[in-house]
Amino acid sequence: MIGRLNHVAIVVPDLAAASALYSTGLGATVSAPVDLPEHGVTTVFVMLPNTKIELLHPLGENSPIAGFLAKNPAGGMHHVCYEVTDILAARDHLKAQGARVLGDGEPKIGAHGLPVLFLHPKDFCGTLVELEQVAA
Ligand SMILES: CC[C@@H](C(=O)O)C(=O)SCCNC(=O)CCNC(=O)[C@H](O)C(C)(C)COP(=O)(O)OP(=O)(O)OC[C@H]1O[C@@H](n2cnc3c(N)ncnc32)[C@H](O)[C@@H]1OP(=O)(O)O
Ligand SMILES: [Co+2]
Repeated sequence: MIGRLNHVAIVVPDLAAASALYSTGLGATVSAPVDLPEHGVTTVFVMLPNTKIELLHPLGENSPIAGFLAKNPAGGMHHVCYEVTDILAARDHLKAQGARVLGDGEPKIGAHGLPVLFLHPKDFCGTLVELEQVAA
């Protein structure tokens, strides 16, 4: 069911410093920051040959990553995102097996303009999982 690894997300306390670390330090191509108020985050994407790194910083008062940053003030790895070609079929399959889909269970439009869903970390080996629907 899951396809390629779309991105690995890292929550960071300072987006500018993290961007510089990846661009100047590691020599990667790094996007400009983009605010996504519907998700409560600001994102920067680091482009790698085989996947992406999503640098995340909380945005607004009810950010879903605020608690994570409070527990991990230096930042840390937050989620992995796998591609699926039918997100509703994937959701229903996972729910039928007892996995908890976060939020209201309906996909939101994610950072790439495509539908995304999140699965509870306690149901996936302690790792928060994002699914992103891509073209078949
Ligand atoms: C940019 C858009 C989009 C994209 O297109 O890429 C994004 O990536 S948006 C990214 C931000 N959005 C989300 O993360 C949405 C889904 N997340 C959530 O709903 C919450 O973050 C959460 C997963 C329910 C956690 O909520 P929180 O309030 O921080 O913690 P809890 O106390 O409820 O946590 C329960 C339990 O789970 C552990 N935990 C929390 N976060 C993680 C994590 N990222 N990885 C692994 N484990 C995590 C937490 O430590 C608690 O464990 P115990 O202490 O053992 O109970
Ligand atoms: Co993500």
